[in-house]
This record gives sequence, structure tokens and C-alpha cells, in this order.
Amino acid sequence: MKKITIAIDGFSSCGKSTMAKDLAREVGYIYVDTGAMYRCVTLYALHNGLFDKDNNIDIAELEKRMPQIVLSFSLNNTTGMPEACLNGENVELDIRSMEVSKRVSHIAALPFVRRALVEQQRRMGKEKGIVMDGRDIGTTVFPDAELKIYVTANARVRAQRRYDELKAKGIEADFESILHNVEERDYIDSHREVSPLTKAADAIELDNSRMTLSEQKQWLLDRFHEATEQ
Ligand SMILES: Nc1ncnc2c1ncn2[C@@H]1O[C@H](COP(=O)(O)OP(=O)(O)O)[C@@H](O)[C@H]1O
Ligand SMILES: Nc1ccn([C@@H]2O[C@H](COP(=O)(O)OP(=O)(O)O)[C@@H](O)[C@H]2O)c(=O)n1
Repeated sequence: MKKITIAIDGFSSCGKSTMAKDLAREVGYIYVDTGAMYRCVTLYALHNGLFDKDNNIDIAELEKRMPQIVLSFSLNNTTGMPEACLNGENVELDIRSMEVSKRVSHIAALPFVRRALVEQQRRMGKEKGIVMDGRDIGTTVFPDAELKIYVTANARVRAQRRYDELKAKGIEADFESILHNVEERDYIDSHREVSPLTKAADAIELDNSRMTLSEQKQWLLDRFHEATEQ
């Protein structure tokens, strides 16, 4: 069967990566979490003192250092899922912290950061057979993707899902701060100048507020079969 490119975009914490991972596993495609890449650059900036005490970014220094920021994914043999590495170090857990979540949308709005990461993402998807999730995959990274999904869900539902996830991982979490962060990121991501989050004209929209994990998995699998049978 011919391999296609699948782009899954949408708001923060609505289940994009869960759906993308489930589908990739089911159909034997590569899965790429592009949010993890923006989170890694943010973690690098945090670890290297590129934010001042008011959270302003040293943009000139970050731009100079971009070529030194090497992002990769390594396979977790237990889960079978790729985990984010920053300059060779596995940072999968660190990049999910609120410290990173609070700053990532500001980093992701910088044009030189987007240019560098989009280039890497296009390289990763060159052979097709890929499920990539993010904010600009169907609009900018792969505008010709054969299957594009745009996911939404009620903000409180999304914040609750993220809260439950952080708790389960043993990461300190507070529902109101998560809700605030989810809404703030949605706003910044949808209003930035370069590749703002928006539904591609040919994307299929899914509101999964009231869907179970298995219902949304099946829904996506059905869309995949429709797209590959054409
Ligand atoms: N339909 C659903 N019902 C309940 N929880 C869900 C559903 N979809 C995803 N989740 C959970 O919500 C959290 C956020 O999902 P995730 O896939 O990381 O979102 P995104 O990639 O959009 O940020 C995860 O803990 C995931 O297990
Ligand atoms: N393709 C992408 C993916 C993420 N991002 C940025 O990276 C942030 C983190 O993405 P994410 O997918 O990990 O976010 P969650 O919804 O999983 O919390 C987003 O809020 C965006 O600011 C982006 O700008 N473009």
C-alpha cells in the first residue's frame, strides 16, 4: 500500500500526540512529536541562562547558538515510543515541566527557531509513512499531506487531561495554572506572525471533548483507511 503523510494539528493538550502515536503504532508509520522539538529548544534556553528574571529571551544569543542545539529522538524499548533528546541527553520528562510549558510558545514564535525546526521536520518526513503532530504541520511543514486532522476540545477538558497526566507522572501540578497555561498558549500560538495555528482548508476537524481514547483511535483509523483507499 502506498505510504502517505499524516498531519495532526490543533490546540494544546487535546490528545493530538496520543492519537498520532496510536495510529503510527497501528499502521507501522514513524511518529514525530514536533512540540517536543520546540520544548527542547526552550529547555536549552533555560539551562543556558538565556531567559532573564522577567522571562525575556536573549534572542541574539539563542540565534547564534541554534546550530549547537542538536535534537533527536531515541526509542524507548519498553514503550516502543520515541523520546526527545537534547544534545544526546534524554530530556523526555524535563521538557513536560510547567517551567518549559510557560515559556515554549514565546520560543516557538521566533522565526529563526521555526525555520530551523521546520527544515528538520521536512527531512524526517521526506520518505512519507509519517504521522507528525504540532501546530503548523498541515499548513506549513507538509501542506501537501494526504491526510490532515485539526483537533479541538473544550479548554477545561484539556486542562483536566493534562493535570491527570502530570499527576500520574509524579510531576507537581495545579489545575488553575494548567488551565491558564493552556489558554495562554492557544492565544500565542494562534496569533503569532509566523505559521500561526490555524485549520488548513483541507483539514478534517475533530472535537474530541466527549470522545474516549478508543473512540478517537478508531475515528482516526477510519480516516486513514479512507485516505489510503483513494
Ligand atoms: N479522548 C480522551 N479522553 C481522555 N483523555 C485523553 C483523550 N485524549 C487524550 N487524552 C489524554 O490527555 C492528555 C493530553 O494528550 P496529548 O496527546 O498529550 O495531547 P496533545 O498532544 O494534543 O498536547 C494525555 O494524558 C492523554 O492520555
Ligand atoms: N508544530 C509546532 C508544535 C509545537 N509548537 C509550539 O510548542 C508548544 C508545545 O507544543 P506541544 O505539542 O508539546 O504542546 P502540548 O499541547 O502537548 O502541551 C506549543 O504550545 C507551540 O507553542 C509550535 O509552535 N509548532
